[in-house]
Amino acid sequence: MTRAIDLSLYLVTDTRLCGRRGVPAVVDAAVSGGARIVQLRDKDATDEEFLALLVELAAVIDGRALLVVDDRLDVVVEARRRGARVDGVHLGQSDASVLRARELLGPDAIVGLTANTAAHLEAARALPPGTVDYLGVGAIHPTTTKPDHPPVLGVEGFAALAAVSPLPCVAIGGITEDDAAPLRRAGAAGLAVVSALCAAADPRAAATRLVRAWRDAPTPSPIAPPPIAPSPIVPSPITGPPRVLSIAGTDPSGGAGIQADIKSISANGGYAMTAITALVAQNTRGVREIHRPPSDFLRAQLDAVSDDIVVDAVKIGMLADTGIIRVVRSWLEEHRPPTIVLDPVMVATSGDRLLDAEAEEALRGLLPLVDVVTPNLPELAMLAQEEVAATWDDALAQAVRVAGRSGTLVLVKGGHLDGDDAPDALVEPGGGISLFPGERIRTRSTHGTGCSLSSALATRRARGAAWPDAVAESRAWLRESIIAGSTLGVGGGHGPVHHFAGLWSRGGLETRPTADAVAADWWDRIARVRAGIDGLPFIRALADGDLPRSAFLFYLEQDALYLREYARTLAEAARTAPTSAQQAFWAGAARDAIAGELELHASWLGTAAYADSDGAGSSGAEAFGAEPAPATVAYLDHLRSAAFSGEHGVLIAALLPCFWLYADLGARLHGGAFGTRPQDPDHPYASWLATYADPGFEEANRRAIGFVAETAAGADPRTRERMRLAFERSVVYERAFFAAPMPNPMPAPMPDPMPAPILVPGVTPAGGDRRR
Ligand SMILES: Nc1ncnc2c1ncn2[C@@H]1O[C@H](COP(=O)(O)OP(=O)(O)OP(=O)(O)O)[C@@H](O)[C@H]1O
Ligand SMILES: Cc1ncc(CO)c(N)n1
Ligand SMILES: [Mg+2]
Repeated sequence: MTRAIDLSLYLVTDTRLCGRRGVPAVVDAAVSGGARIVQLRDKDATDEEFLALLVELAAVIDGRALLVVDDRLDVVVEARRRGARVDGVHLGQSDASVLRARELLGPDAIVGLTANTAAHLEAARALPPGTVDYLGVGAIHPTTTKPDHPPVLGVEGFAALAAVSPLPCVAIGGITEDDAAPLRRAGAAGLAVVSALCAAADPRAAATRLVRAWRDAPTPSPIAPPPIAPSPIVPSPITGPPRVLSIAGTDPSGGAGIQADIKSISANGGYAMTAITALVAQNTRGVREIHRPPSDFLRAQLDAVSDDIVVDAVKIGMLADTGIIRVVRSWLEEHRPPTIVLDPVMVATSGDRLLDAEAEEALRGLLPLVDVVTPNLPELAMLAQEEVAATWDDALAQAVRVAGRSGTLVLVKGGHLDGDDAPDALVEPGGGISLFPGERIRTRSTHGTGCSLSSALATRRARGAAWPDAVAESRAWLRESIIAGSTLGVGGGHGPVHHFAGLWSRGGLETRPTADAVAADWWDRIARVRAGIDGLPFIRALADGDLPRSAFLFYLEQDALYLREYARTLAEAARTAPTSAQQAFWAGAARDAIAGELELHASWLGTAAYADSDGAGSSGAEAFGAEPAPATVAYLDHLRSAAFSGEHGVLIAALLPCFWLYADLGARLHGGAFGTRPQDPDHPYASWLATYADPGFEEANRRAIGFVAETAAGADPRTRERMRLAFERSVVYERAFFAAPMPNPMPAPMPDPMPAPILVPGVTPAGGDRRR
């Protein structure tokens, strides 16, 4: 069994240096600032004085840090007998035997041992496993707090010992912030300090600086020799999950603001806490109202948290106004949490303002206080006091200026860019840039992405990751959450991301979307293609009634050719249908396609084109010898390959657009949505248009959508994805089919055989024609 003891910042008390403030006050402040383990050391106190001080310290620390005692094993036993929480003992080479300490205190206690030489290490190695938890190794520098300190090792001497140590080594002896990086690189499990905290004017701030220096330091290089014996404890930068505080506004619909932060922090391995700056009445469609409680009340919330709990990281979101920014600023200055991420929220995804224009200046003033700021492009422009960057390169240059001026890392977010990429970049004050490229995910589930990213980042960082790693980890998690967002079926606007997508799928908790959600999602995703169809010259002219007869006949010939094969694939869908009801439906549709539609075409093709030439108007589809056009061939090939896939779901998904797009278009054409009156008896194509507006066809469409959406909803995610792609590909072929009779002067490129999986952020569904 391994036990994680957080040795990162180890305070050893010195009663004289603490002075009149008293040891408990200094310990309290240092622990609030991030000290994780405290050793009470006082060589001069009597046992009674020592015991009283120990009991008081245990109460002051109250479980926020570990507490061990230098040397006096009996006092530990006595304090524990009196109910004080004392975690263990630290013994020197000449103190009571560590074996005896382990025996007296039990397997869960912490037993530390001083070891300053290779011989000490050898002796430690000879102990039974589990006797000692860590070694205190020094002196790093000469120090006055221990007059009889051992020879000075320096960082190099320490590194040499740590490399062969069987146990985690805490470095001690005159250590300051500047030693954090070299010692961490040298393999230290933590920094043990005396005067750097006990003699500090502000022990809390000093502790925060030490923690920050430790966390910012690179971890030892992987080529360092591995420990010779497996260590009984895992040194980790912190024990337990980081305690992450979000200071932000609310979103009752649960996808952004505080609510997103809680989910995001939890999903990324942190303990989430919140202080609310504003209550926002909003949902996935927009912001309705903002209520700002008095800023004193924000202060009260912040104090309630920090008076009781060590705050390992802070994420700051919506700040609403100058009064709120002022409160946050003074609280940050007093507490200096070791990790601070600022999401400079100005506007919601919906476009609504969340920050007073006058407060922008105050927000810029926070930059030097935080570690990272995470602007999107408009927010970056506000921070830079420049125009919004037009290109990604301009944005990077702007970020370099902001980072340079403020001394803060800038994570620029490319979520608002046009095009197929959604890159982010981490820009350092010195101008260094880490790029995080990423393909844009085609989805409308982007409500709260910024909130979620910044919370994840604060949490990942507080768990010990270097900043670029924390960004990469947060983005990987966010992308998975964005992709799964549409399965939640939340809201009709920009839906939330699925913060627990990974967790649920690993835990078998994944829920299936409802059939309605699938249908709504698929319909949304084809919005751009639908708008394209509406704008085609063929559709426009058809609506207006001035479609050249030749174009209409071309279309009907192709449609006749198409329908014959479409009927065959419908029959295949009937053959593979899982229920009799579905079998009957698809078989009926196959019959209708052949009988009903071809009859209509026969009459058109017969009376118009062929009646003039050979007078054989009634012979119908058999009579014409049209060749399939490329768009027809491509569409039919797709349907046949869907039929051959052997997956019923994929086949019916491919068949659906021919129902859905026609029913939608038919109803709108017939209803005059294109500004014409096709019911007008003079409209040349009135009877043809009426077919697709037929209530029977609308009912068939409804049932087809229902069967496909239910099949997709019940399928596993991969099958559902294949179904969606088959559906979308058919939609693209529908457009090509409608485009073929009247090619644009600029010929439209043939559709990609496999349209790239989606991606039209910000596309609004055409009109009010959403089906569900
Ligand atoms: N469609 C998308 N595909 C992939 N990643 C995206 C997409 N939209 C946003 N992101 C990512 O989400 C994160 C947030 O970026 P965005 O630019 O949307 O921030 P924001 O505007 O602050 O968000 P919010 O509207 O929630 O405040 C970034 O990592 C960005 O790359
Ligand atoms: C409270 C809040 N913060 C941030 C955002 C950004 O999306 C939002 N919509 N609401
Ligand atoms: Mg944002």
